[in-house]
Amino acid sequence: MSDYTRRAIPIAEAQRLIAAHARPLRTERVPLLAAFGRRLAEPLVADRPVPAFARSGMDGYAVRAADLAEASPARPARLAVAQATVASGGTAPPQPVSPGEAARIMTGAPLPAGADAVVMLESVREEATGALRQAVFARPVAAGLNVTPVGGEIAPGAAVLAPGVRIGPGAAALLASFGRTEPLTYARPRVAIVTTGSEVIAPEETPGYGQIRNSNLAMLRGLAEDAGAEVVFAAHADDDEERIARAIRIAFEEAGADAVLTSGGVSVGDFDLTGRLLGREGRTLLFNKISMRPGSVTSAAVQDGKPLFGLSGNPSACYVGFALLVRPALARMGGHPEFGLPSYSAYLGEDYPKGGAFPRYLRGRTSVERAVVRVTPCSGNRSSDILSIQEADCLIVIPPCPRGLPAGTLVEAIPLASRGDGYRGGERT
Ligand SMILES: Nc1nc2c(c(=O)[nH]1)N[C@H]1C(S)=C(S)[C@@H](COP(=O)(O)OP(=O)(O)OC[C@H]3O[C@@H](n4cnc5c(N)ncnc54)[C@H](O)[C@@H]3O)O[C@H]1N2
Ligand code: MOO
Repeated sequence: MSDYTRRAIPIAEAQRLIAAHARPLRTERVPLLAAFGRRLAEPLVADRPVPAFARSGMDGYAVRAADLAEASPARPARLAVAQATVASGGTAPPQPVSPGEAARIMTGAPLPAGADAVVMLESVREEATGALRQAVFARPVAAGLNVTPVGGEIAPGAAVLAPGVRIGPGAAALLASFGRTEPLTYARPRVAIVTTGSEVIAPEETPGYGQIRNSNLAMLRGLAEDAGAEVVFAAHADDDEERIARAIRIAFEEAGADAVLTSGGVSVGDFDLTGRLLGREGRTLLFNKISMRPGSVTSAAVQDGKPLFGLSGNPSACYVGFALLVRPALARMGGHPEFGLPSYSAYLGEDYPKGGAFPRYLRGRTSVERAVVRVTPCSGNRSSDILSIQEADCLIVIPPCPRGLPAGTLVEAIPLASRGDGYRGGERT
């Protein structure tokens, strides 16, 4: 097959081919505080109720609601404050509250036996006559007021977290609550990045004529880390077949990468050497063209069951290739239960006049106004643009169509995990 007659396959087929080689990797126990961003490899089942004791939600008085049934501002109920304040963290259960008694109690403390409600401090007046302390209540309260019963949030035996869940703040708090300080997690995929191109120089250098700074390396590193991967090797190779081949060899063999990403050199130009290397050295080429824009030149191969992604050198084409193929692959390798891309439907915010035979994935921004969700293409949507990578929060899918789509068309949008926060300062383009 000559380079000029590549067979473009639909993105769904490319995703299927990649998914077959993206399986969750090894598992390992790691300290909880080092587990952020990893995925859980075991279920978390509640071995105790939460809360484990009936818990006060307020600073106030623990009472028996029945004692306040007749209370009114004109005839308030008076209860004897019989015991020391019930604070959280006690070592033994507090004394029971008998009929006619109230106990001062603090937020988070265990409710004494007999009590069934907590009245907040601000609605109670306390009177002292000699050694006698009395709490004065002007209103009845419902049993259960300001009390979380045993297991009121989580019952024992409840399935709290399923394997595959990403350990973010919520999962970390739950694991800590159940004492799982060394959870079993999936290893982060080890990713190597090889950028290519003789015109590409390091960011710290000053470009001479025709040179550009390497932005893809920084971008891909951010994308890989956002996808839960660990970048174990990064290199740049000039347009020299042997140098590129060597960098890929080092990536797999010495750095032990589970996946290798290259950027550049996958089109049909005289110096597009990466593409030719993909299917060599014992690797199997999976595809070298996808019917989509941008990123049509995105290619992939496998070596010993490990994926090698040939991403475009054009920054936005590189970004889109990553979002549609690499991100779901890395997530799956890191323990995500499936290979998939979430999407939502939204109305196109403005006319998009460009048609084409391939579906387009436009960097776009989402807005919600009066419950209507709109997505609007960023203005710089060329494959070579970078600004829109910072601005976009989604990829808008424009299906193949002869003349583009009018504003108001219902379209699909793919949320970007690694999105800018919509702010880059200065004028929005
Ligand atoms: N005759 C044809 N020409 C082109 C075709 C085609 O089908 N026939 N496809 C076009 C499309 S679509 C794209 S996209 C580009 C893809 O080119 P490559 O992926 O091979 O990338 P390069 O040629 O190496 O570079 C493209 C562009 O990106 C800049 N670049 C490269 N690496 C970096 C980097 N690390 N950081 C920032 N920028 C980078 C490079 O300087 C070029 O400007 O091909 C079209 N041509
Ligand atoms: O891969 Mo190119 O980005 O289709 O423009």
